[in-house]
Amino acid sequence: MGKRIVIALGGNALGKNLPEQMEAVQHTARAIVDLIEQGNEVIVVHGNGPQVGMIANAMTELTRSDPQKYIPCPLSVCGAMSQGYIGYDLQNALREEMERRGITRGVATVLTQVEVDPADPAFENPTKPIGSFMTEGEAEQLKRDRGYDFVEDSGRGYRRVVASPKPRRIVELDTISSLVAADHVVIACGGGGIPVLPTGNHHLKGAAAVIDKDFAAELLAESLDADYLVILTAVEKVAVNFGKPDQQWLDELTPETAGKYVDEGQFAPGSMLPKVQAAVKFAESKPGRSALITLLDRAADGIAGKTGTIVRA
Ligand SMILES: Nc1ncnc2c1ncn2[C@@H]1O[C@H](COP(=O)(O)OP(=O)(O)O)[C@@H](O)[C@H]1O
Ligand SMILES: NC(=O)OP(=O)(O)O
Repeated sequence: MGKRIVIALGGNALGKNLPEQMEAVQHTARAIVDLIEQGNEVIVVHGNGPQVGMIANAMTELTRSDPQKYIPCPLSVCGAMSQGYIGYDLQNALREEMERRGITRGVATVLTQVEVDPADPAFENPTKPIGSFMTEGEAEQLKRDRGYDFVEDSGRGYRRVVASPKPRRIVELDTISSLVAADHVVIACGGGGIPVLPTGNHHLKGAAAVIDKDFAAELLAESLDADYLVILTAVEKVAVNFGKPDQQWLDELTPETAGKYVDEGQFAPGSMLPKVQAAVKFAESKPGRSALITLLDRAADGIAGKTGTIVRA
């Protein structure tokens, strides 16, 4: 029987520029439509780390080129722009792939806002890597020039880090729910959602942050009563001692073993840690729910229990 699956798609799997993204989404669409063809209901949440960093950088360069003419663009608006252009490519790739296979389903991107807590301690401690990977020297230069914070990202280079508060409420949840109930393929909470703060008078104020899409996908999966949370990234399995000679790939994780590894610092903050934490939260949220962390190409095999790291209580 088909399952309701929320897929969290890594921003790093979407390519580093527009042509790369165009190609990547075609590949992504084939893997997602395979799951739809097998009778599953699929809701897609995508990342935006590289993309929102690129947009923020471009907007900052514009302002620096002529501060009288171009006023600074808030990070929340950069997030909204990233949802728009990634959704545009993904939506088209999914529509084309479904049409090719004779599947008559609507596909829609919902521009999604996600409420965060203004008192979230994450605002004081930036952990979310965005933008491109740099050398240590380039990062130091930008830190001096612009005051950005940087972190070394899982052995891949240095990246700017921004605040990443936890998602509390998906503002457009009813709209997403209605589209899913009407059998449409929905792309929502892109980039973790546009972070917004309640103001108490109906207005939602954009926050200078990037929400982790794994946590947003988890919240969406719980809210839509999904069976499965599938986190697709650049590794086939979660590892302990990642990148070390005694690295060991894990087929399965329980909340208890995951907790032990988290305490040992096995999972990098801003990359593997949120995935494991989101997977555990979903697996613990209701009996029968499980989460999978694997490579995009292995999604169908992972759901069939053949690969990936499965997280279940
Ligand atoms: N313990 C670990 N096991 C597997 N991968 C890890 C681990 N710790 C860090 N990583 C890194 O985390 C990356 C996934 O995070 P990231 O690239 O930020 O995700 P996303 O796909 O959401 O963009 C992997 O490609 C790997 O380089
Ligand atoms: N917003 C977000 O989590 O993006 P990545 O998946 O690119 O890290």
